Amino acid sequence: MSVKLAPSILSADFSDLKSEVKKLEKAGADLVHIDIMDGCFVENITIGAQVVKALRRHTNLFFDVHLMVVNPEKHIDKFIESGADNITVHAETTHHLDALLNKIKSVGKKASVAINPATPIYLIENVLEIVDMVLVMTVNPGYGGQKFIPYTLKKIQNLSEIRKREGYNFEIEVDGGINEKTIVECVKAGADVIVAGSYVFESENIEKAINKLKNSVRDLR
Ligand SMILES: O=C(CO)[C@@H](O)[C@H](O)COP(=O)(O)O
Ligand SMILES: [Fe+2]
Repeated sequence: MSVKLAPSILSADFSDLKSEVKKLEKAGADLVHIDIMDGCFVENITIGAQVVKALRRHTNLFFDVHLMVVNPEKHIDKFIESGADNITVHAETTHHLDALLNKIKSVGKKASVAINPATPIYLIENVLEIVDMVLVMTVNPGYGGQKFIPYTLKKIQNLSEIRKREGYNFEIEVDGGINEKTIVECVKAGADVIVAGSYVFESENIEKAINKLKNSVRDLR
């Protein structure tokens, strides 16, 4: 299976998200990555479920919603109703990871777990058999345009080995500091879904940027 590219709208023009999402659809994005930040788990504040719901009316693109909020159980119903296709919750934000993931799955959505760079894999070991995706943060969450943290590659490799050994089906997603060099290292380590924000939206041409990233890993799969 080829690598999937998920541009993050964190680096898009927030005054015109509708057009930005439509541009991504035309440019061949596989998913659109939507960062939800609460100013508490991370410093930044972005958008809520209402904006996701409003965007849903304008595209059929797969909505990959990355929740960076404390107590995600308080907000989960709203995000389920928003039209998200996948909902990712951070292991660091809830005491009830299993219950939350199962709730998301029970309504037919994809359910995924994210871990910060310094969070060890063993913390999510028990949910690996139920998740659709594991999001390995390759920067500290909160902002776009940060530098890739190299030690996270080892975590991607370890997850990939566990997946093979145990016969699990989850995809491995990476998020933060992706460019045409770091994408190669991540895919070689085992990543399947690549989030890229500033690389895509700060380029002169979104379509060319997406193709450049995809082409740089084409022969690796
Ligand atoms: O979740 C986050 C940041 O917390 C990301 O999804 C960013 O949007 C990635 O941005 P770049 O590092 O690709 O610019
Ligand atoms: Fe993200």
